[in-house]
Amino acid sequence: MSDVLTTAPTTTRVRRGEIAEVAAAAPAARIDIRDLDFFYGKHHALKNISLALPDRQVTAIIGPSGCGKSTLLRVLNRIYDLYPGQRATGSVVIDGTDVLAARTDLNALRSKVGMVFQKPTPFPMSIHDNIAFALRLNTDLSRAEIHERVKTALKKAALWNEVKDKLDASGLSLSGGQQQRLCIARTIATEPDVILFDEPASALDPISTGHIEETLKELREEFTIVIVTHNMQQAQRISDRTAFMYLGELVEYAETREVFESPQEKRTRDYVMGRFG
Ligand SMILES: Nc1ncnc2c1ncn2[C@@H]1O[C@H](COP(=O)(O)OP(=O)(O)OP(=O)(O)O)[C@@H](O)[C@H]1O
Repeated sequence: MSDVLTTAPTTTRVRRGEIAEVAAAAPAARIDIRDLDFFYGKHHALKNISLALPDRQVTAIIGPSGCGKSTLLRVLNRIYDLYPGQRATGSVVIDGTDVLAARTDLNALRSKVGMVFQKPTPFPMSIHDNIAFALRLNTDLSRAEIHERVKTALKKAALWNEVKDKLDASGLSLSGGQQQRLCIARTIATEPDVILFDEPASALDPISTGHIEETLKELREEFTIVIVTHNMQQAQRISDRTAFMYLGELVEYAETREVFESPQEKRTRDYVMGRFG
């Protein structure tokens, strides 16, 4: 299955109007979204989205404010389920399981599909415990195993060298960029397959943003990554594929270079050239 995932999606360009047909013909992907509609009460926020997200690649979701980027991300780990009046129809299949099915185990889903938010959200506890906390709660790992897991997660999040001598210091004592990498480490430590990033660098300075982007490039080797970003340069720097959304619809989805250099749809062209947004 992995060779299908790494080859086929790179040759599939999807434009509005062809979405269902192309998606139906496309081979299986790590995340297969079909005919997805989403409602906040009566507000129809996502309209008939079909999208196949490949394994171990970074997919960027771009589009003007309010087009539904964060909503799409929130469907993938069903976090919207926490809020009354929000509902999704269609299917979102990850490794053979339909995320939207009533019987889906939400705890298992959320440990498989991790999420990093726009603002860093460290807990008011030590750097070590920020990561160890969930492991103590949800696993039978020994103290030594937990410490190893903390260390590995901090290394993968490119934070280890900066914090290895102060693991007992408060997570809140770190800079904003370091706090965000701590949150990435916390997500990695639960060993998800997919990591969702909702504008993870928008609250950070350019140097911290650079660190986060480097981290994301490293993580692509191991995880399926979906990132919402307003920053077009960032989407081009870090993503393999880009989905452009507008008013709740998926307008265009292709390799990032194609979306930015030779978009097929006028709205995509206007957006990536900064004519609106
Ligand atoms: N809790 C909510 N209740 C009602 N409508 C909502 C809610 N959250 C979002 N919406 C609406 O759903 C649509 C999509 O919102 P969403 O936050 O997904 O857009 P976005 O593309 O991520 O925007 P931004 O780039 O500004 O973060 C918008 O019209 C928004 O007003």
